[in-house]
Amino acid sequence: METILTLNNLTKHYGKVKAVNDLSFTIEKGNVYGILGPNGSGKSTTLGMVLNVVNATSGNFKWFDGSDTTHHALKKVGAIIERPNFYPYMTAAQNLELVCTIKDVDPGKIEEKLEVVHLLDRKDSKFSTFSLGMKQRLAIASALLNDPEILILDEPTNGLDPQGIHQIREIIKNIASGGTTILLASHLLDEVEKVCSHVVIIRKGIKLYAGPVEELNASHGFFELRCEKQQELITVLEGHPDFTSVKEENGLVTGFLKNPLSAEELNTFLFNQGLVLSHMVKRKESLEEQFLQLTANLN
Ligand SMILES: Nc1ncnc2c1ncn2[C@@H]1O[C@H](COP(=O)(O)OP(=O)(O)OP(=O)(O)O)[C@@H](O)[C@H]1O
Repeated sequence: METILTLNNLTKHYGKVKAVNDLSFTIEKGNVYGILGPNGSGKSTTLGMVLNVVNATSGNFKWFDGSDTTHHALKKVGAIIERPNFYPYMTAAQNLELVCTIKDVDPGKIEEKLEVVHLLDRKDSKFSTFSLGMKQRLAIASALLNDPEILILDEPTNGLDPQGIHQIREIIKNIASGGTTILLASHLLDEVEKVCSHVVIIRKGIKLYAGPVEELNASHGFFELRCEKQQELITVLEGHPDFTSVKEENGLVTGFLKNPLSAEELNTFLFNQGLVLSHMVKRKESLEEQFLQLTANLN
């Protein structure tokens, strides 16, 4: 696996605010990463640090194999971390020509990149006539002009209507399928689930989970149980090696699994302990429930 970016204990404090706290993770080539967290959790600050626009308080990061200076390595990175900023009276193509001049890249790429974001037929339209979604797509085309190894996007669908959101997500997936690594920040679980292969969940600047989206989804689920001998049931479950935690609410006992366990196995086990269930349901958390559970634990 080729490593694109490594963060080591990256930390940013703004006075007393710990915007990013000891954050470490690695980005491997070819994957689509989502940094997922509620508003104010430190996503933009993290992107700002690795893009050299925010100075880290401590910790460090390394682009690629670390042999290049950050300044030089960033030439292989495409990023949109602010609202797209183009000249309204110039056309899409003219705006991209200007970007090519500034970035010193070949203007011969313009049409190809406009095609990627489905704007080729609007290349001679003025930027001022573009919808918000088209402006965002033009920004993506602009970030792609240097054929970056990695594309970084901060909340790429913010403020767009459902159709605009869908278009952007499809474009991101297409770009990824061509081999470009992607790192996007989002507060939308649904977005990360739909677009990303890997996720780093942060809250208050602290990493809660990093790994494949599907592994987060592959929780072994939980049992909802009811029994006359409620307290005994809780004690037995707490001592059972396959459960990670047990809670009780309104007479219903919920046991969360850390290993696979079938309803039959559990029922037999409990029966042998003298516990006869009046209610038993096995459920699997949706990713959303897991996300809420993860982020709620730090309240
Ligand atoms: N320039 C700054 N000066 C002071 N505090 C800041 C600054 N930038 C960010 N913060 C604080 O750092 C914390 C993390 O902010 P950040 O913008 O990185 O979060 P975020 O996850 O990107 O949220 P959002 O999606 O709302 O932008 C917040 O508490 C924020 O108020």
